[in-house]
Amino acid sequence: MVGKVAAGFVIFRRFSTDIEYLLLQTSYGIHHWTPPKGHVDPGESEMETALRETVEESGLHKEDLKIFEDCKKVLTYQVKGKPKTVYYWLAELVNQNAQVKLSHEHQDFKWLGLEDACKLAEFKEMQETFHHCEQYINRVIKGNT
Ligand SMILES: Nc1ncnc2c1ncn2[C@@H]1O[C@H](COP(=O)(O)OP(=O)(O)OP(=O)(O)OP(=O)(O)OC[C@H]2O[C@@H](n3cnc4c(N)ncnc43)[C@H](O)[C@@H]2O)[C@@H](O)[C@H]1O
Repeated sequence: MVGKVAAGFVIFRRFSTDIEYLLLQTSYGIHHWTPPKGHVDPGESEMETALRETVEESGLHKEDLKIFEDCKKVLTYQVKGKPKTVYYWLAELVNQNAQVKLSHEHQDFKWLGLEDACKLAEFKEMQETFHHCEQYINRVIKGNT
């Protein structure tokens, strides 16, 4: 893999019949919004990174989530002229009592429906990822419940 690699989770919660996605706003740079994710450390698998970064950035633990490993998206984009690859898996917040706790890397968070999440996420590949997840939720998860 060339360039930087990062990994994280597109986390959603069910709010009545609605689906809401978690977005975090960075406290640095252009203050952009993304799901929890971060750089893969040496020797780590992408899944290990996704779990570690999610704990660090959102305070949500593996036990709070149900991970859908077969709903995975790989994003590629350029950062300062260098390629970056980001792996996202879909995960549902299943512990209704879990609270989001931000680290110093983020200054705000929001739970948003698909349309508003896409507006805040702003980047085309991230928007496509939310749509991919929404389709999976409607087809596979809601289809089974
Ligand atoms: N400008 C800055 N000033 C100070 N400290 C900084 C900094 N940037 C990073 N850091 C430091 O780096 C650490 C981050 O480490 P990690 O937490 O490990 O890594 P990351 O989530 O991948 O961080 P980053 O914000 O850099 O990545 P993203 O791809 O979203 O974003 C990277 C760029 O790609 C753009 N981008 C994000 N998603 C995109 C997409 N889907 N398509 C195209 N561009 C996208 C973003 O706008 C952004 O410009 C922080 O602790 C912070 O201290």
